[in-house]
Amino acid sequence: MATLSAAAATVDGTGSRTLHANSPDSKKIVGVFYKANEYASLNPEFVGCAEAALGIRDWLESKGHQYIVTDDKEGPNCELEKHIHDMHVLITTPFHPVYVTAEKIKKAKNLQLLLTAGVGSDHIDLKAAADAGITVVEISGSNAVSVAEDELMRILILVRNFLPGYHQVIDGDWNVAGIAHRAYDLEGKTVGIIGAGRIGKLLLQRLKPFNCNLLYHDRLMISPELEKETGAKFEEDLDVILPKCDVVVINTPLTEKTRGMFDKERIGKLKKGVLIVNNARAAIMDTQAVVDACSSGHIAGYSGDVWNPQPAPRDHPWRYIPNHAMTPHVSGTTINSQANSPDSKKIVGVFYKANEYTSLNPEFVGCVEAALGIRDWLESKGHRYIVTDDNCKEGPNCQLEKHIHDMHVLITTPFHPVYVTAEKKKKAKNLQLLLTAGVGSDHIDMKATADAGITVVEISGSNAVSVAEDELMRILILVRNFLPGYHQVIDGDGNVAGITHRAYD
Ligand SMILES: NC(=O)c1ccc[n+]([C@@H]2O[C@H](COP(=O)([O-])OP(=O)(O)OC[C@H]3O[C@@H](n4cnc5c(N)ncnc54)[C@H](O)[C@@H]3O)[C@@H](O)[C@H]2O)c1
Repeated sequence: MATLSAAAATVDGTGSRTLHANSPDSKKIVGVFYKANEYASLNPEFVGCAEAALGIRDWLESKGHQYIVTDDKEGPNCELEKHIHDMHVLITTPFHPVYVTAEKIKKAKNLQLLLTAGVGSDHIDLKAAADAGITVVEISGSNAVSVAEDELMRILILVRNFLPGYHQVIDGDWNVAGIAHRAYDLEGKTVGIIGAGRIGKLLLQRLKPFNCNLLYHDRLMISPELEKETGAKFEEDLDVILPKCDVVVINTPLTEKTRGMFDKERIGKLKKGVLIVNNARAAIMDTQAVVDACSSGHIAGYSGDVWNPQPAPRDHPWRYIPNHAMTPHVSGTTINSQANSPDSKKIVGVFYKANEYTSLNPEFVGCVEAALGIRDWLESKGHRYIVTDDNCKEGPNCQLEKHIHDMHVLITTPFHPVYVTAEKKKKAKNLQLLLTAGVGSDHIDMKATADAGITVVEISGSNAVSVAEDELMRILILVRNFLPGYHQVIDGDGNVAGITHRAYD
């Protein structure tokens, strides 16, 4: 589960996200994206820039929200600073990140939701956000394919020594030896993946046909099926895996554990002449240790798209290291990843049936008949939305069972829960997102879903007021001994002492 803070929820790449559906009032939403300038109009699908504003302006405004978009995020007079005091939602990306410090969070008195339109929320002070009760969301898996493909490309660029040949062409030169003296095949090389999550697993699958020796290190082992499919071998100890690798690819998040994980000492444990690909986060590396190891040749090539800080200043030392194949932060922002999986998803919702109560209140949306009130919206996005109350408690022929094998998203509630067991998860081969329309996801086998890389989301805080009010009512009912009096009324009795002998303030 990709939960990021105490109050966090995560959505997957379907675009199916609910922004406080229980708060009908208008929100001020600020989006901070890079400016595309002359590139903005070249492709209608290019929505990840300030000009196209993620393509959600019409939708947000139709819901009555105010949507302010800018690229201007630095300094005391920047555009972001003008809105920080009263914004409710901040949407930012790792490609042009707002560094959401504790100081910024303190100023943002109305902030409820920090949404990362991408993966990796290390630009946010998660502790400060959690302490302030702010939900932090990222779009897990939205760009995993984009990054895995990009990493495969970078491995080949380094191993085959592509860039010197390209520069020869640009410069009018021709010198095959200048390239070939350090160009290799990938076949037979040992490639170590550090962090085999969504991206790491896809990379292992993509590397399989190259006949490499594949190793991986993670806190968790991948499934035996995937180990068998890819031939990848697990190594528990980072310091044992590193000296074995000709190529190291880093795919862990930046956390307090991984910050500076590749310092001088650890880089010293790498094989001499190792090639490194890092699209994860730059601060996982010690910047100067990378410069030194590249300069000495201990690292023979370094490629990645992540920098510390971003945008990288003109004098960032990694711009000048030998044999680098660096780019700006682009791998996870292809047109495909910006659309967050444009392909249609099969979404199954399981809610209780309301029968004769359905039509009594148009705001009563939590039942099968009203289907959370999101059918039109989901279908307008091209998704298929199947809703049932038949949730498999009653055996193998239930409605849910008919869709379990190819559904992408399962929406359920704690009020009529689907018990998502390891067995169900195994059948649900396409499942990407388990959305609890409420709070409390204990009906889900978290370990099995985490192992399968399925995102689990709940709408934190959506019913906190409802539950707190209900609890207050129950306290009063008990303390004041309400129910015996009520029953006397129903039963035609009248006996004050029968109530008051145990009624208190
Ligand atoms: N360059 C880009 O455009 C881009 C795009 C997407 C993601 N990313 C980066 O890649 C990271 C990974 O993305 P993902 O979608 O694969 O995430 P993920 O959560 O699916 O996988 C991360 C994996 O790292 C492992 N891990 C965490 N801490 C570890 C530690 N201390 N030691 C060993 N393993 C550890 C986890 O167990 C998990 O398997 C993101 O956090 C983000 O920083 C970069």
